[in-house]
Amino acid sequence: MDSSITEEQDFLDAAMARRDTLAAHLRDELDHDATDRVEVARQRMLRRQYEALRQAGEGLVFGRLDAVDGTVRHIGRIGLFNAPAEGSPDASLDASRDASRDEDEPLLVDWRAPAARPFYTATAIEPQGQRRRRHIRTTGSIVVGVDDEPLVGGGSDASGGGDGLDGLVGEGALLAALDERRTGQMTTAISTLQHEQDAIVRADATGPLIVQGGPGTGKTVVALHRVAYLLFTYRQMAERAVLVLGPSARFLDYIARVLPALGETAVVAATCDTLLPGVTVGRTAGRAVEEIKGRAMWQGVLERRVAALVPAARELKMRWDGDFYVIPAAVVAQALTSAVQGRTYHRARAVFAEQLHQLLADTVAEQRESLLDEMEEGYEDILSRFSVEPSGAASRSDLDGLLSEDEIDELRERIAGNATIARFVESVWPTLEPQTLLRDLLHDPDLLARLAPELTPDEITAVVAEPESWSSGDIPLLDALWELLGDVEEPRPQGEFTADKARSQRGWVYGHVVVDEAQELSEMQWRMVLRRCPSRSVTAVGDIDQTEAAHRHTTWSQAVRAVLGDRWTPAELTICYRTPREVMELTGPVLFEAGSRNAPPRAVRSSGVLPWQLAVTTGELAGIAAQSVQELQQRWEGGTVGVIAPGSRIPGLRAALGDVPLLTATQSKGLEWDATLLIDAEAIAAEPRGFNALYVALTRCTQELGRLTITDPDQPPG
Ligand SMILES: Nc1ncnc2c1ncn2[C@@H]1O[C@H](COP(=O)(O)OP(=O)(O)OP(=O)(O)O)[C@@H](O)[C@H]1O
Repeated sequence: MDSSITEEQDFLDAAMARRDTLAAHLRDELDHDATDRVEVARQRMLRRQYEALRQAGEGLVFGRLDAVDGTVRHIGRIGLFNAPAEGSPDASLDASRDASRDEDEPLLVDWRAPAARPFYTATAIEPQGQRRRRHIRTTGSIVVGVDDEPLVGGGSDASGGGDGLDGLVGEGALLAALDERRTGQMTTAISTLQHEQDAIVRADATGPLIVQGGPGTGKTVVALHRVAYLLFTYRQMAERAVLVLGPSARFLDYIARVLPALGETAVVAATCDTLLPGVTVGRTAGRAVEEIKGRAMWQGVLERRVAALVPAARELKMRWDGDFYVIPAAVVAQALTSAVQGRTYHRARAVFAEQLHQLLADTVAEQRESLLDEMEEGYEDILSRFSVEPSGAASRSDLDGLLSEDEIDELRERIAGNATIARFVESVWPTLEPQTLLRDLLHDPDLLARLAPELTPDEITAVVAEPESWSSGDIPLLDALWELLGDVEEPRPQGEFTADKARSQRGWVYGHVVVDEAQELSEMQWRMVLRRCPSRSVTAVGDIDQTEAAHRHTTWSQAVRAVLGDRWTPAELTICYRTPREVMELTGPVLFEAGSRNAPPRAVRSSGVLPWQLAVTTGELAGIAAQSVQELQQRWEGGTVGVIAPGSRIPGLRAALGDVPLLTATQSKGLEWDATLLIDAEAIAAEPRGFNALYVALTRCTQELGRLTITDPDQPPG
């Protein structure tokens, strides 16, 4: 056996043994019941570490850096120390974060640690003090191969990529990974992340970062590895969790295993449609209405709507203990003004209610005082008629009718707890339900015309004509209303883990938000994203040329101007890892037709299989599609085949294709298969933004693309 394989096998055995010892130790610790909050917090941390160890079985060690000064560092999925510091198991993990400590060199450096960085970025031109990079290929606990790249002394494949692509890192390992059969689930790429990807993974997270990249350039890979990097580097982020927004439930399912495999659990995955607990999207609206509802101007419309619902100042007559008390309009006006100051509708209402309780208590006390004054005057009058001096014993205070401050406080509390008073406050300033409020607004043409002068009469008619159930475009409007109204009561997060709490609470503020396929977001959806991360620690990845959504943005500046202005940082990915060169060659004209003046990304590899095309009649389509899929499945045995077709043809194909994924171009966003069968590309291109959709459809395969064109497109689909 190759001596370097033997050497790495020995190392892997030692790392596995260390991992097992630590995992056993942590399991023992976790068996103890936590008795106080400190212990609960510690147990939570240990559980996280245990999970990370448990998940790190596959690919525990994948790389090695040999420095010019003779230092050898192994790079792995997690960091491990040689021995627990002072018997503390938790000091053994994450140790790689300060791997530069001389006295305690880690056994294994976590891929996210600064010490691991040259593994992703060192080149023969900039070796960063490294002599050699080694990729270690493993299957389970067995080392099956190593790929060495000398970084000094020439001969490196790190500086000269395959087929004219410069700057590839670990080309052999990369190409092997890219050529693997697809399973329908995305996997991690920690051992083969490329230089431009690594730069984005580790970029500063203090403001919005928008990553443009063509199909297959690893945007999703980068976004997910960035989450793992940020959670590792900024531990406090885990306390607030990270939100990952994807385009569809199918996509979230496709990426579901990546973050757990990287040991990260403080993550909530959602689509814009599922962000509001308890609200579901029940239908698909037309493009025109979706475009209207996505416009940033709705924020102002909703703000005006809510502001108009704050009651006007008027005199209030309240009944307490059988008597009526009057709060003058001017006093009510003052209370309203101070309540509203920068508060949400319901918060302002709560403050106003408190003020009203106090005002009533004070008025009751005052009236009582003036009653006593009157009684006292009457009493003095009687005494004077009898020529008797009022004695100290008969003074007003001795009548004991005045309320002390404590008694006024107690009275206020009784008023605050009184159901009749609560009903009175509700009649003056009602609590509101966002869903009812939005429905009423969207179905009232006069109100819309008044509050949304930006809309044309035709646009108002289109909005009003929509059914009552919610579509995607309604969710950000509801979210905005929810924010403006605020909660009636303080929400209580549900669940033990941060991610569960975050998921259950609409107003949860995340430590970071990642948006995939961000080009699809409307301006109102962007607002919904930023509401969840006011610090604007956001990473958005997308391809403006794949945009299919109803909005009309064709550049990132246009897409985010209304919500981010120019306060965002652009980044770019330029190399296509998924789609082979033979297929990418078809995409240039499609991209041009889509209105883009960008070139498609450069494919990193060729599959050696030319795309093919077959012309069929509508009558033949289902049968030939089924046969083609079967052939592709045989050719790419152990892998996956997907079929993309226009929506109108899907019902007719479903029965013939059985369990094979059969999707529209939009539904296929972000997904990939070894082979794709693309049906009726012309019909896809004929839809609004159809060439963008076709661009998506063409770029889903990692190996082979087959196309069925229809010779009699006027025939109704079978
Ligand atoms: N550095 C890498 N190492 C190994 N595989 C990679 C790497 N970068 C990307 N890939 C693979 O390339 C394919 C495309 O990656 P990904 O889905 O992240 O691209 P994308 O830019 O999001 O594509 P699209 O916009 O078309 O959905 C995936 O199979 C992914 O695993």
